[in-house]
Amino acid sequence: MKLSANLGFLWNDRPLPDAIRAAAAAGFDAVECHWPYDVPASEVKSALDDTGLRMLGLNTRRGDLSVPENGLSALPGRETDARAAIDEALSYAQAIGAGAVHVMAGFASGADAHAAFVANLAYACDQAAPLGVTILIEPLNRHDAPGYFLVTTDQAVDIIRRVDRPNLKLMFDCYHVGRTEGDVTTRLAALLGDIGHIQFASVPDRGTPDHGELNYPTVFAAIKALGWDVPLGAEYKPGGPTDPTLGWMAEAQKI
Ligand SMILES: O=C(O)[C@@H](O)C(=O)CO
Ligand SMILES: [Mg+2]
Repeated sequence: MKLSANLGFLWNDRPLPDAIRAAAAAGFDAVECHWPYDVPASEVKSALDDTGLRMLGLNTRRGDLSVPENGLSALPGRETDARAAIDEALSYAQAIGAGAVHVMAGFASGADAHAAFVANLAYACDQAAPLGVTILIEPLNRHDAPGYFLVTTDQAVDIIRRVDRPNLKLMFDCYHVGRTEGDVTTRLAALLGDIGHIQFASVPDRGTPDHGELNYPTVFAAIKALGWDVPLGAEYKPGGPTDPTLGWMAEAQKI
């Protein structure tokens, strides 16, 4: 399998351009990140150009972390802020050639939140389409993000149907699905047409993929058998320096 280093967690002890270079040196095929906004896009672009890696995706800003907020797009009454965050993410994505923006929903519930999320996602998709950018939504597990609006893949697919835009896709994070829903390989196969990106980490501790409840060599082989060839996002917490945690890569790359 091809692999993408999620620099929100891997090498997050160094500036993003240095993390991109570290990912290239370690043999990753691509990178992805969470919130790159403190780093000028030109510096990220230089590192991507130097290494030949593509930034697959980035997230919209979460909002006010002191509240805390975890995204704005499902917050009724916050449409102006949500759309500013979407515009900012799309502009940054365009500047660095990133292919996707994960629009974060936020802590919310109920019909008004659903309506706000659908409307803001339609806006995001319509702004992103001329740029060739995919919009992603990602269910987060209720243990790590209690109160987050988007929890299950069924909920995500329902929203994707309602928004009804070809560039809206599901970010299938095997870690979150493993913690909330289980049945990971069956769900991957069933949802394949709606999936825009796949991420992984051990369940339940979000560490390296060579331990835990999910057998990742089996999961990766199942993903390969589905014909998926986009780099898979390694989004695990290394718990210290990243390089010593990469022992799982060689086997994954052989699949
Ligand atoms: O799984 C995650 O936490 C990330 O993919 C993300 O984008 C939200 O923080
Ligand atoms: Mg994820």
